[in-house]
Amino acid sequence: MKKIEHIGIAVKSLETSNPLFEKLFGAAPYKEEEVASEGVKTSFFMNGPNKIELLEATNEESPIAKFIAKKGEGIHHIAFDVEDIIVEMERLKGEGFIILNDIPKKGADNKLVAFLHPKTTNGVLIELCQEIR
Ligand SMILES: CC[C@H](C(=O)O)C(=O)SCCNC(=O)CCNC(=O)[C@H](O)C(C)(C)COP(=O)(O)OP(=O)(O)OC[C@H]1O[C@@H](n2cnc3c(N)ncnc32)[C@H](O)[C@@H]1OP(=O)(O)O
Ligand SMILES: [Co+2]
Repeated sequence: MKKIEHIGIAVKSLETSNPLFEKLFGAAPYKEEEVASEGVKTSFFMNGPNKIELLEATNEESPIAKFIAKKGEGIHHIAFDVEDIIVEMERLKGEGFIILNDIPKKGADNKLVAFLHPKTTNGVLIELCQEIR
């Protein structure tokens, strides 16, 4: 894991939050995408080299809906860029981290993704992202 790929922020409504982050970054989202398998729709912003992902739940079962119900809006996860997600998953499993999905899954923004359980990462949900080449 070499660099932060994005920071995920849980929001109740992209319609409300997009304009706020547009003001903050002085730029509109460069992409909006729904990931039905995760029960989310997302907006992506670039702020210099930093990518911010806003996530709104698309159903009540969504991890984002449960997160907001429990903790309110705010930082949801940190995603790291990995060269080879399979190798990294194996390495982290060997180190005792709990990987939430056995095989990488299709994420947003043309990535394969996997998540580490926050109870094994000091309470921070970590996402691994590999560019789909
Ligand atoms: C893939 C599209 C996009 C991308 O970048 O490509 C995304 O990032 S999608 C993001 C949404 N998808 C996910 O988050 C998938 C991984 N998350 C999960 O599998 C669950 O959310 C899980 C397992 C982290 C928690 O689910 P659970 O059903 O167990 O919910 P609980 O409320 O019971 O939580 C258990 C325990 O974990 C704490 N928790 C939950 N979410 C987070 C979080 N984001 N950060 C830190 N801690 C979290 C929660 O507070 C509970 O702790 P406890 O001490 O028991 O209260
Ligand atoms: Co993410």
